[in-house]
Amino acid sequence: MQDMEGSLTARDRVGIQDFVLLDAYTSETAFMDNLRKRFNENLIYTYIGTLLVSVNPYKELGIYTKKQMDIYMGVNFFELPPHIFALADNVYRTMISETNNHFILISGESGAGKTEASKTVLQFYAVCCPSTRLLDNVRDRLLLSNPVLEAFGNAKTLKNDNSSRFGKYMDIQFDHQGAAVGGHILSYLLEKSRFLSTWVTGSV
Ligand SMILES: Nc1ncnc2c1ncn2[C@@H]1O[C@H](COP(=O)(O)OP(=O)(O)OP(=O)(O)O)[C@@H](O)[C@H]1O
Repeated sequence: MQDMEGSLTARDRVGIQDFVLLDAYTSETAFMDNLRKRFNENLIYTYIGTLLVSVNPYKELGIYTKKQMDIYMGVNFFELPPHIFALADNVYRTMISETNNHFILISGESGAGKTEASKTVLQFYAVCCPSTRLLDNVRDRLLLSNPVLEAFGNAKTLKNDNSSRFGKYMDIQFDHQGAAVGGHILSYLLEKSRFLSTWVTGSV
């Protein structure tokens, strides 16, 4: 009985980890309430089925370590608490077993954490995919191109100190063993006007 009460209290405190299980699943208030409860406990990720909702914590939570990657690697999607590593791992394993293309779409308002999320996914693949000297070269190029792109295409705005002023399409090519053998990063919709005014005024 005590255990039951204890777990009910915990659930009440940290909310539920999948919005699909919310009793009032059509209520925006209930949705926001659940999100707020979790955020207050530093739980920034919540699922809606296989969709991942993320809230920017604007602080280091220590949840992107190698140890965390190991925990999520190869584990079924719903077995562990919601995490971007679970999503990255699930996409990777599905791609290998189905031998077809998969994509991760990241969307949200400015400052939501899209760029950081994309870098976290890249870092996960950098650690989890098979590695050889040649493959490490590809991995390093993908990871290290980000600071260069950000140097030319990012600017400080009212919403985000490091706001991408362009859209980014990243593709990673894997071989049949799941090794990352190549990739492209295409930038588009570069907001040249804002970029230039940043140079002049220092912010947009
Ligand atoms: N998961 C996270 N943990 C801690 N801090 C984060 C996280 N995600 C984002 N941030 C912080 O929020 C800032 C803004 O995030 P980011 O640049 O990824 O937003 P964005 O959605 O790409 O914005 P924009 O559309 O303006 O480019 C980052 O510079 C970082 O300081």
